[in-house]
Amino acid sequence: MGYGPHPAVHGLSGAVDHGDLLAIVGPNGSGKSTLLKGIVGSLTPMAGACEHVDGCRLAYLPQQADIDTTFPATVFDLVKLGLWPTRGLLGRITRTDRQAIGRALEAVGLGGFEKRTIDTLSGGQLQRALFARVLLQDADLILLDEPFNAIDTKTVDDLIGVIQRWHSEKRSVIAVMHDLDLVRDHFPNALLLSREPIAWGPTAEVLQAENLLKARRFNAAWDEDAPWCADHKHSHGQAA
Ligand SMILES: Nc1ncnc2c1ncn2[C@@H]1O[C@H](COP(=O)(O)OP(=O)(O)OP(=O)(O)O)[C@@H](O)[C@H]1O
Repeated sequence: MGYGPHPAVHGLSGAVDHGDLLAIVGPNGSGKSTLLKGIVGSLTPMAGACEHVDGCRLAYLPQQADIDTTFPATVFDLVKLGLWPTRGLLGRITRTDRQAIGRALEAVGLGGFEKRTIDTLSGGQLQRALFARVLLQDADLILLDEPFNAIDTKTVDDLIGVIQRWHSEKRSVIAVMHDLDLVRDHFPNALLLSREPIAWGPTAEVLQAENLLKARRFNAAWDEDAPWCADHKHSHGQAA
């Protein structure tokens, strides 16, 4: 996957198991967001393919920088968007829907915030509201891009709780993460990326010092004009 003629992620082959809780880690610019966009389908692979099992419902939380908070919407409007896969954008909101939105906001600690406009929220409150939207989506596969960027410890703890709930419900969760301690503590599996996969598997094995060093070296040595890599160096599980 890449942009224009430049590959940003290549040589990656593997499958994410149903119910997996997977962290994608790697240096800045190593292709983590690009990979998520490829899985979501907003970026078409330049070669190869990314496939989901039939009927897989997907929810995607992009980096906060991708969200326009100047849009004049309330927290209720923002969270309500989580219903669009089932209701459509113009669908009428029922009383049950309102209750579901209220419950989702309670679950992320934002009970009573329905009427607040999103431009008045702090970064952590906005992230909580976005998690509430994902809760409503009732997705099988949840993709989170740096969900804890610039978020305080209390909010991180609460939102990790939401992720654990999804995991216990056997939903698959893939999150781009920078805090390796959080990954070690809460994610059973990790994929270490540096434009190509360095390691993919149980977190303790993937995050060994040797792999982390390799990822840093790989990324630093990257040449923007390098050609595509012909061989697939790493494969994980069965190709999906
Ligand atoms: N829209 C784009 N057009 C051109 N190049 C892009 C675009 N988006 C990303 N890139 C390039 O693709 C490479 C991978 O970027 P990506 O955002 O996937 O990295 P990342 O691992 O998520 O980084 P970070 O940790 O900094 O968020 C980088 O070299 C980046 O400059």
